[in-house]
Amino acid sequence: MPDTLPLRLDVTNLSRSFGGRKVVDGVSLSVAAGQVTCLLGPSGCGKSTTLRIIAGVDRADAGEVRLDGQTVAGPGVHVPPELRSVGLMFQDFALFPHLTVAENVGFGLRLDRAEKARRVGELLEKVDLGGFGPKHPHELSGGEQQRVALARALAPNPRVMLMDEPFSGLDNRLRDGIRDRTLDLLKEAGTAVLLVTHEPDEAMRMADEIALMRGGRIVQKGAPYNVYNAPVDKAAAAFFSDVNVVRGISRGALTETPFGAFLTPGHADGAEVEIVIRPQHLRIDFDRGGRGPNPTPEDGVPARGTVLRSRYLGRESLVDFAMDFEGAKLTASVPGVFLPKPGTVLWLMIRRDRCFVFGV
Ligand SMILES: Nc1ncnc2c1ncn2[C@@H]1O[C@H](COP(=O)(O)OP(=O)(O)OP(=O)(O)O)[C@@H](O)[C@H]1O
Repeated sequence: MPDTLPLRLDVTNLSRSFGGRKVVDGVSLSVAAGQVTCLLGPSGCGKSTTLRIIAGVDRADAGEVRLDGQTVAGPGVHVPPELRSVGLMFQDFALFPHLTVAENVGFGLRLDRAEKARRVGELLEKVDLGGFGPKHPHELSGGEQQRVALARALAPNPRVMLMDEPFSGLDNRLRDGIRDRTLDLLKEAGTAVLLVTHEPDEAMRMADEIALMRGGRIVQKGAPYNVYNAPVDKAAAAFFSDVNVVRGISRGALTETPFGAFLTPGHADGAEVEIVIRPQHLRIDFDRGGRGPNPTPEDGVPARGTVLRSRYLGRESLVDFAMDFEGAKLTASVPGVFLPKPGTVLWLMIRRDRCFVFGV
């Protein structure tokens, strides 16, 4: 994150327990102006509770929340939610049904009539709903309602926007377009955004920084590229895609496997390690009459497998293999259409530069 951008949201060491169970456990994060941080993790890991504490609708047992440098929650401090001037957007964004679109967007604005009408008109144009002002929410599609909610959240020009699964009520076809439009508008306004999601694709698409959460803690923070390509552990790798695992024993910083030797520095002699590889980084080659391929050193040693099942998923094909060694099962994905018949014998190689090694 560039140092020059002012920090809008700064959270240190937040903790919260319910019934003796810590659901938020020492969470720290910060978001600068114009940046999007995605709090990503499985259901129940404490994302929403973190967001609710920052919004001020719940209180932490410990820790501090600062907005634009001002402490709004901390020891002896609790600024009520309505005075925190943060924008909020939740999955059930609940527009007021009896108010028009324009009245919904202008609801919280303390401006004179003409100024309010101008601001509402400008926001509706921005979310591509110019002319929708007199309509009522029930006359709008889900996607249009979502954009009204976005305009309403943006109306007071909040410096920080907190969003909890704001796109999950939309059907897939609409979702990508609305996500991109929302991102453009928030960036344009220089808003600092903390977005909660359980969908890795959404986080990869929206985030400048991903904070991966598990069991109440942030286990990894970084740019999407780094979190995807340098996961801290097997569970972090597996949160983003299916993974294949090959086990071995590290000896002299090397682990021998049916795919050849892997460098495993930092693992004790005799320690069990897991070599973790995403399906798209397994290389498939043909049998060539039983002779197998002739791989580069980066590809390691080829291992033979028999196709169990092939599936076409649109953008890619998934091929499941039963390997000749130890009855292991591995899955490879290939771009486009590749559907070898069950029983076909092929060779697999593991790209050395794309695998992750973890202690067991
Ligand atoms: N008010 C509450 N009282 C008791 N337990 C709660 C309360 N709020 C949340 N919890 C529990 O805390 C844990 C974390 O909940 P939270 O809603 O923060 O998770 P989440 O990561 O946002 O999950 P989801 O994506 O399913 O909303 C859950 O086990 C939940 O049941």
